[in-house]
Amino acid sequence: MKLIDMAHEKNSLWIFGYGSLVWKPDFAYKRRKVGYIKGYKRRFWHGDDFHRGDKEKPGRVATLVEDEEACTWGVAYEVPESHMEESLQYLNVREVMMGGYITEIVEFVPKEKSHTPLLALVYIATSDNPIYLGPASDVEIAAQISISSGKTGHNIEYLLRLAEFMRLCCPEVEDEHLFSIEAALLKIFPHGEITLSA
Ligand SMILES: N[C@@H](CCC(=O)N[C@@H](CS)C(=O)NCC(=O)O)C(=O)O
Repeated sequence: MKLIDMAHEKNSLWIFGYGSLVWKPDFAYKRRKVGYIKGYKRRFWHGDDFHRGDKEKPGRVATLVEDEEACTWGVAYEVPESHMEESLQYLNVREVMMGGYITEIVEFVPKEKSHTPLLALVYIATSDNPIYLGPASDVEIAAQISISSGKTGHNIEYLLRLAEFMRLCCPEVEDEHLFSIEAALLKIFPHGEITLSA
């Protein structure tokens, strides 16, 4: 049975976010859970020529890369039946049409041990995507982020908001890829010129 059919049966759909969706879902949901998915690592290997970059200077945003040993922390949002169509339409424009992501179904494991794992929809950009950028060093990724901005803001904000989420909601998790890019970015602005507004 397709996830969407299951969602209609259960009157709700879960959507897992691991990039901008953890701090800017911008769709209706009735509750959220912090947790993780297994078998994927988060990497700043996807290009973005709309939200956080443009055609001349594409930004770098998060995607997931399969890795049996890894897990990625983020937020699962429960969308009620009444808002399912509207939320999926919104995400289709934001993630698929403008962002180049495709959808997959994953098992989400809530951080709360008493909560049971659940199936969720996730948006992933794969390497066959035209604006996929692939691996680069932390310094190269930070340098690209430092000079990119797009329709919804600067690429620096995208990275710092995600790092802020991980520190606030998953303090026990060491995301070396994310924090090493952040450290490289902060070295570009050694006098604290970049800070997140409240
Ligand atoms: N699909 C990932 C990444 C989502 C993401 O960052 N998508 C970009 C599109 S390239 C976006 O929506 N950006 C909005 C923004 O940066 O404000 C997630 O679940 O968070």
